[in-house]
Amino acid sequence: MISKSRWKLLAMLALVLVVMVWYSISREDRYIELFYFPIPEKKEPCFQGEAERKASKLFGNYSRDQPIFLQLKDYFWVKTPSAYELPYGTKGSEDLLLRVLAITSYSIPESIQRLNNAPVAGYEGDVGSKTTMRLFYPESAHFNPKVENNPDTLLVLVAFKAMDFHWIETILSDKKRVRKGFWKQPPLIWDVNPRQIRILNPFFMEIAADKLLSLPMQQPRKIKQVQKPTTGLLAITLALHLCDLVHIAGFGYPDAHNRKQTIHYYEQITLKSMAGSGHNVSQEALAIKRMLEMGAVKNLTFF
Ligand SMILES: CC(=O)N[C@H]1[C@H]([C@H](O)[C@H](O)CO)O[C@](OP(=O)(O)OC[C@H]2O[C@@H](n3ccc(N)nc3=O)[C@H](O)[C@@H]2O)(C(=O)O)C[C@@H]1O
Ligand SMILES: CO[C@@H]1[C@H](O)[C@@H](O)[C@H](O[C@H]2[C@H](O)[C@@H](NC(C)=O)[C@H](OCc3ccccc3)O[C@@H]2CO)O[C@@H]1CO
Repeated sequence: MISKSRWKLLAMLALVLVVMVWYSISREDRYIELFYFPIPEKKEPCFQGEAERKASKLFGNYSRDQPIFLQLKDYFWVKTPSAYELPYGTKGSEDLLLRVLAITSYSIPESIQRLNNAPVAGYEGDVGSKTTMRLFYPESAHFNPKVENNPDTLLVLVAFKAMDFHWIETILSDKKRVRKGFWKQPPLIWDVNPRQIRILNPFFMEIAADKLLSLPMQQPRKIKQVQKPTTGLLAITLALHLCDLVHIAGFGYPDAHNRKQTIHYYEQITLKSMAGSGHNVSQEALAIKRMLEMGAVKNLTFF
């Protein structure tokens, strides 16, 4: 038999528990503190120009005056000759580009974050909750640009071929869509505000390929698959150019011999799916290791 006072105590405890649960659910941040181990926030000093100094060691003698996004004035008023074709330059794509720049913007945001169609919702603990910039190419564009982005997220087109400029032009000017010329069908209807669109300066692709991976800038036309940096390596290159402190998360591929391990946190595809992608995963891993060792970037996850 449980005595009356014990019942009272149990009832009190149950009440306290109910109030705690109610309070913590009503305040999501408290909920995290009460039911999970809070991750201690490490305050790191951010020295102005720190990443810049490290980047110049990595990139050698390179100009920081380059605009992040392509701008109309450089193609309209003056002709800006480029030594390379896409994805390392704009040679041969100037007319298409001019039309795209006439309908997009080029102002610069304060900071940068994620890329391609990687989801944010549900992974905020690892990837943060605000997407300042999302690097993408037509084939990686989410069919609904509102998903995984904020209303003010900049959607930064990384052009790999002239058709990529053509695609964005047809979308923004509602011209006749072209289906051919893509390795995967990009969206044909894309409900996006042209003010959100930017065109990345191919200079960053050139730096990533040339300085970080030592890839040839001009590859024979008949070659089946052109070697190129991943969007992630490109994003790191851009971040080193833009930011004082660069943290990376989610980089590092599974063991090349482990055919079953998935490569993304959000889907089940494995390394096999990357065959023919034109990326050199082990070369990129070495480049990132070098950046980590010299303290140019800091890793938030396992590499
Ligand atoms: C199957 C395939 O072609 N996958 C490519 C995908 C795919 O085209 C898009 O996701 C489509 O939406 O795109 C890429 O890359 P992806 O979008 O997978 O990844 C972005 C960056 O994260 C790095 N990464 C990814 C997974 C992992 N386990 N470790 C990593 O280090 C990648 O190296 C990359 O730097 C791309 O654009 O670069 C490169 C991938 O090769
Ligand atoms: C940063 O690169 C992006 C992605 O990570 C790559 O996987 C992808 O590679 C594709 C490559 O760009 C395509 N090449 C051309 C010239 O379009 C290649 O095309 C082969 C092909 C052709 C026709 C029909 C199907 C496939 O396909 C690669 C993917 O398998 O490039 C991305 C940037 O576009």
